[in-house]
Amino acid sequence: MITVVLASTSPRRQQLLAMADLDFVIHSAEVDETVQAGESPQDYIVRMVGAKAVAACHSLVSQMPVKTASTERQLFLVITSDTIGVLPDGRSILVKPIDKEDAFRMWQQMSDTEHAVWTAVQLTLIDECGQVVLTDNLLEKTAVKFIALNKAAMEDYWRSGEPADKAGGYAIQGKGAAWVERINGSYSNVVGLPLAQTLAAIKRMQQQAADL
Ligand SMILES: Cc1cn([C@H]2C[C@H](O)[C@@H](COP(=O)(O)OP(=O)(O)OP(=O)(O)O)O2)c(=O)[nH]c1=O
Repeated sequence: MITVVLASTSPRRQQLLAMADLDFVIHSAEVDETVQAGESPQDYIVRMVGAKAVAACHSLVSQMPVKTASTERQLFLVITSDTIGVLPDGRSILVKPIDKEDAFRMWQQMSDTEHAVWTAVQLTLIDECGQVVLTDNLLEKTAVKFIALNKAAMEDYWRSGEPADKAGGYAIQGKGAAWVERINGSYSNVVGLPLAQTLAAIKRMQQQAADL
């Protein structure tokens, strides 16, 4: 038996996965999300989904009931994800704003230009002892073009409270949609989980696990 575990505190990821006809449980774990000096955006999010997976798997196994000889084999397919914005220089990473000044600084750089939203997803299949059986990684990019922003619009948006816990300080699924002129790529990837690609990867891993 395989239990799908979404290891995320993000309500957006939970809503996206809930839209698919899939049973899953939520079991998240916190990690240090500091970007290391000289780290590329892609290396950073791949490292993050790996760290989130290690933390979530460890916490999951530590809460498991003691296994008896008669217990059937249990597998857990743990999904971790990390989303960032990247400015046109390809190097500058946009995470969640730490305060209003930080959000305004990001938005000024995003105004009337195209940034990229990158999401990394890791699928980690573990057994009830925490042994890793299989892993798979996805890396998805969506280009997002913003309209020209003025100070009044930024003030209004900051006051709405929406930007605070979003990478790049906006939500395409919320009021932030008014700033998005167009996108090129997966919409759900911007919201935090490239849904079609993630569901395909889950199906692949379930088939591989059945063949083990
Ligand atoms: C760009 C963008 C980001 N976001 C959100 C998705 C993510 O929740 C958040 C990026 O932060 P993440 O660090 O990727 O995720 P998280 O801390 O919210 O959740 P967890 O680590 O527990 O999985 O930004 C939107 O909701 N809409 C958007 O348009």
